[in-house]
Formats: sequence, C-alpha cells, structure tokens
Amino acid sequence: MTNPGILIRNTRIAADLTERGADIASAPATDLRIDGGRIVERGTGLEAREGERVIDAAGLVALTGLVDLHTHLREPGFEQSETVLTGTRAAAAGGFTSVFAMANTLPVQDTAGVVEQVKALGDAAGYATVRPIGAVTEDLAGERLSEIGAMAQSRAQVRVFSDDGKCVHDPLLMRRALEYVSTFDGVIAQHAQDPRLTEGAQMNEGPLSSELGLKGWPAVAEESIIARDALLAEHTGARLHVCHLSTAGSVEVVRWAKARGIRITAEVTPHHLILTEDLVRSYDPRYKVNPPLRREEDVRALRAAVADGVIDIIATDHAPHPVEAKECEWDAAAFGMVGLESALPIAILTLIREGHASWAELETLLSHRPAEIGRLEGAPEALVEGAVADLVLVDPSGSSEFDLDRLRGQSINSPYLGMEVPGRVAFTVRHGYLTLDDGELVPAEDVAAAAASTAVTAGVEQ
Ligand SMILES: NC(=O)N[C@@H](CC(=O)O)C(=O)O
Ligand SMILES: [Zn+2]
Ligand SMILES: [Zn+2]
Repeated sequence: MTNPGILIRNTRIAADLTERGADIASAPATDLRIDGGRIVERGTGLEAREGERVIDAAGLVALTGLVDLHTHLREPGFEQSETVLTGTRAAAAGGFTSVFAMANTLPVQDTAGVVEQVKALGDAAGYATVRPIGAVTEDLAGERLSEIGAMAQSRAQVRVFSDDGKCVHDPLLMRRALEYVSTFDGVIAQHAQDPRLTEGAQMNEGPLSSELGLKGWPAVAEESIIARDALLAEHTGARLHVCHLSTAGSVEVVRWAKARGIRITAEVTPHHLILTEDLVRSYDPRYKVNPPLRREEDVRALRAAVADGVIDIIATDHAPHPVEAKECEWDAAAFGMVGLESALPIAILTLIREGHASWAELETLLSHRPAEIGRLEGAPEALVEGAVADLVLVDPSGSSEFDLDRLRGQSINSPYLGMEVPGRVAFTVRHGYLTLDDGELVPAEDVAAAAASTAVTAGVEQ
C-alpha cells in the first residue's frame, strides 16, 4: 500500500521569510505536492490529482519538520510518565517530526540493546523519527564509560551521548568521552551542573531564594562546568553540546569559546526564554525545573544570544512527570516540565514577535541546526523537490491554549496550563503522511500503517 498524496496550496515558506518582523504575506504563496514520502513538485497553481488530499494552507507558514535534540520519552521504565508512543504523539502535536530521546530511562540507555529497543518503538509508532541518545557513563553513575562504540555501531546509530539529569563531573571521564565520540563524529551533550555547588538546591540562588527559604543554585555551578568542558573540547578537538543554557554568564562563556574556534554548540529551552524565578513565589512545583528559572536579566541575555547566534538551537527538554511528583511540596517535587506542544508557540511569542528571529531563522533553530548537531540523516534541508516530506504548517495568527484535555502527552506538568499563546500548529507531515491534521492527531493505527508502508526511511536502516 502506498500513502495517498497530499497537495498543500498557498502556503508561505519559512525559508522565504528571511527578514525579522516581515509580514508572512511578503513571501510568495507556494504549492507543494507530496507523494511517495517526498516533495515531488513545488510551484503555484498546481492542479489536484485524483485521490490526493488537498490542504488549503492560505495564512499558514511551512517549516521543515521540527527536530528536538532533547526529549525525555521515559520508556523503558517510567511508562506512567510517558511512553515512546505518547511522547511522539505530543511531538507530532507540536510540529516535531524527529526527537532525540534522552538516556535517563530504566534500564538506562547505555547499551546497544536498549537504544535499539527505543528506536524500534519509535519506528513502529510512526509519529516521529526517534533517535536515542546514549548514556556517557554506565547507569549514569559517572564512574565508567558506557558501551559508546557499540551504541554508535548499533542499528540505532547513536551520535549524541549524554548523562542528562546528571553532569559528567569527572574531568578525566569527560575527556575520554570527548575523545571517543570524536572518532565517529559524535557529540557529548553536557548537563552542566556542578554537583557539589548544587547539593540540595531548589531554585536559582539570589535574594529571592533567601527570602523564600529555599536552597539556592548559583549560576556559577553551570558556568564553571561549561568553561571547563569548552577547554576540554579544545584540548581534544571534539564536539561539545551544552544542554539548556540558563544564565547570562553561560552565554558569555559560550561566546568566548566560539570566538576561540572551539567546537561548541548551545541550546536554550522555550521556558528559559520566557519564565523567571518570580514564579517560584507561588511554591507551585510546576515551575520547578533543572536548571532553575533564573532572573529577568538572564531571560533577556538568552533571547539576545539567540538573536546573535551564540545560542544555536531551541530544544524542549520535555520532561514529563506523574501528578504525584508535582502535586506535593516544593522540596519533594520532581524537576521538569513538559514542552513539546508549547515549544513553537512560545518561540513565536518570544522570538518572532519580539523581532529576535525571522521565520527562516526559527526554522534553523528548531529544525536544521538540531538535525545537524545530532547528525540526523535524511532530514530535509529545504522544502524543495526531492526532499523528504517532513514539515509543519503553523498558523501564526491563531492561538494555542494549554488545558488539561488538550495536552496530548501522558503527563500534564506544563507551566503554561490555562495560558493562551500565539501560534497554532495546524498540520504535521512526516515522511509524506499526516500525523497532525488540522490540529487533531491522526489515529495511532493510521499513523502506524502509514509508517510501515512509507517509501522513505530517512537514512536510518529500518
Ligand atoms: N529538566 C529537568 O528538570 N528534568 C529532567 C532532567 C534534565 O533535563 O536535567 C528530567 O529527566 O526530568
Ligand atoms: Zn538536564
Ligand atoms: Zn533533560
């Protein structure tokens, strides 16, 4: 069985909108024909063919499918929080066509067997391409390197390694890990948090943490690790990626490292681009996250760093947790927020509307660069003839409301519950078939069947 083709009419292509603040109507209205998993025609006034699904995309912007370099899918081990299926449904609902799944599962993703299992679950579900991240150290214990080579050579083709949730603190292990992954062009994604400086920490350190009586988490705990790792990356010539940058000082360290020619890339989460520590006054654990929400000055510096290119990508750090882990006292609550469904709307609010990014730049931040850093093969570089049909259509004049019945993942720990934000993700197409249809998820059976029959395997052996 082949998937029926799709004709998208009168969309505006994000890559044509290179100017910040430009009206989307300044880009030409464009039609895209999709067949056999790829874009087969791009033009204007294309005629619909028999059996083809026609999408009227007037007023919608088309971006290449979003790629999240930092998602927690929780399977295996924490299926009450999320599964590969539920997490990739949330991804599709947010406009993502590929996600990199963090290694802090149970068992940990530290062997070829576990990463292959996670990839296979993603392939079968079909809502998004799932690329597992491998743990840097066995069981995330920070003591011995994991089977890095075996994971790289496995069918999961792991290229990104991270102990995320924990910092690879031992400098010798970090050095060895960098050296090892550089042999196959891999990257270490570091959760930069000095454990000694953050023992028992609950929120950003400053006057507010003293006032609220919560143990503080100093900016230097993040910045000192980034500085050390940048120097180790320089020494080894390897690639370093810094997870969830959260302070103005971290931006300066990364800026310095880039100027020196060090192979370093950096990510910021949508929540660190909009929320500040003041929310902790509510003692509502929905705002408890690692790294913690920081000050207004930090938010400003992070937005500016996106605008000037010091920060390379936006990654969600989608971190689902069960209700019990959040409906409790602040100190006892888990760190983390879900973020796949809110990422694009928050990016539109903080970057597009504020003039910090054009649509073309947003596409780079949320699709091309994360794909490049993660060495994701087959991801489309542009919406042109011959490209794999991974794309999202977003309505910038619409809005999204996050309420309990609308969140499509398994967990509801979103900081935006009850909020309305601009931008509505309308359609998501992966490998030529719809996963999100006019704001509604396509049923799991249909998506799985389409995935099984797709002509495209996007570079990764099935
Ligand atoms: N971000 C979080 O607050 N939590 C993450 C771990 C992490 O990203 O460090 C999680 O796994 O729950
Ligand atoms: Zn982390
Ligand atoms: Zn994380």
